[in-house]
Amino acid sequence: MDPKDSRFSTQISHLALDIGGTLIKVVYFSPNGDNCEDGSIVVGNGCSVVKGRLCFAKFETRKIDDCIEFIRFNILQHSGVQHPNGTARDKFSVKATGGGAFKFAELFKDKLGIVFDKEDEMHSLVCGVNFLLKTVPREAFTYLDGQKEFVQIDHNDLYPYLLVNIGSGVSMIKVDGDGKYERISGTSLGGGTFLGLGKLLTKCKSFDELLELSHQGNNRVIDMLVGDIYGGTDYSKIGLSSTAIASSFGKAISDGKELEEYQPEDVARSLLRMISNNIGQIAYLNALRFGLKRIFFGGFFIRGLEYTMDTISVAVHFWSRGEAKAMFLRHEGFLGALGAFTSYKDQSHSNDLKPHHHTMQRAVLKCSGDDNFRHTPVTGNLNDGEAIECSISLV
Ligand SMILES: Nc1ncnc2c1ncn2[C@@H]1O[C@H](COP(=O)(O)OP(=O)(O)O)[C@@H](O)[C@H]1O
Ligand SMILES: CC(C)(COP(=O)(O)O)[C@@H](O)C(=O)NCCC(=O)O
Repeated sequence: MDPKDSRFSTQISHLALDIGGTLIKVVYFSPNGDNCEDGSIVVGNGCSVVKGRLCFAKFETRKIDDCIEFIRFNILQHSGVQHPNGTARDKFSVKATGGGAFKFAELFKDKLGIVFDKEDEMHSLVCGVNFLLKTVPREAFTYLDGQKEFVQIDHNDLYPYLLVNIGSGVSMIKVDGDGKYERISGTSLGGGTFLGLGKLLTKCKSFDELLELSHQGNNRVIDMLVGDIYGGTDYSKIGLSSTAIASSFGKAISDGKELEEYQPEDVARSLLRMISNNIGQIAYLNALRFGLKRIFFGGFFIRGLEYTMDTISVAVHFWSRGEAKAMFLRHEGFLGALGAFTSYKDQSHSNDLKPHHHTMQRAVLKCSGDDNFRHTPVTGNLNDGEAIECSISLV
């Protein structure tokens, strides 16, 4: 994203960052200009409702300066926040989560004069998913055999579930309620592994390029199938069809070929399949440990990609014999940032807050109605620049 894209120049009052190993996710509330002067409507008892949009953006962590410029140019400038000794700076509290909330706290302080209000990463992920499932219609869906189906969320029968967040690494969290969760497992073979190995093996330069390659590839060129080992037949006694992958990248042993002799497309496809399959299987095993039937997958590794979702779904379906269900989330990559954002509401009524500094007060986030997606097509996943219509109650 161009940090100086003026489309985003608007008065921002709430901002949350999730600074991960690979990507920085930004969620901010942009009040509509058509309310009263400060964007808020007073509704009685000193409570005001501010209508606006939740906006999303992401940056590569290695290009953190772009993110800093984005915040400086599009957010601070338009929020009356000055650096370094500006009087309006305390109006602006920035929620931050992910490892980078610790790693880059000084950098943000030095360059922008803003201090992070840190939120725990796992806690934020759980808050983000619960917020989405309870508030945003058509958020969760299944994807199997090319069919996408939105899942109706029953608020009284939401827990327990397993959250699998596929970022650079993978965290698996058993969620039992609001704020009730336990990180039960994880694996270091995640999105970072896919991108890192992909870059080394295919010489591609970006995640999008790697995905594009994988679209065109055929994993069977490199993966050793059950049929390759069993002379073209199934191993039906243990339930393995001849087309099942017996060994990811296994053909490279017997092919006698150098890396350059494989098509990068096929390598990318095998890699994507290997990582997705492995995560699906580990997720299922952890769901089994705790008797969980519902597994929600998030994190930017998924990127709404059909092949990835299909592979994960098939793995969960296959291993659980149809008992467990893999579900995906439209705001997959923004779970932590959204969770940190919703933590504004956890702040207690502070008696010592100065009048009018409403951005520091208790904020209750509501998404308005059933048709609250302004730009997002219901079949697609979230892209930069798309927004959720919502309102914030400040009490
Ligand atoms: N534009 C992108 N650039 C780099 N990686 C991306 C991109 N889009 C998706 N990804 C994938 O998403 C992963 C990061 O997911 P994310 O949930 O943001 O995790 P983290 O918090 O660790 O950065 C990357 O490792 C990569 O596999
Ligand atoms: C350390 C992390 C929580 C950081 O989160 P991320 O930036 O990858 O989203 C994650 O990478 C992780 O859970 N890694 C797996 C470590 C393990 O359980 O083996």
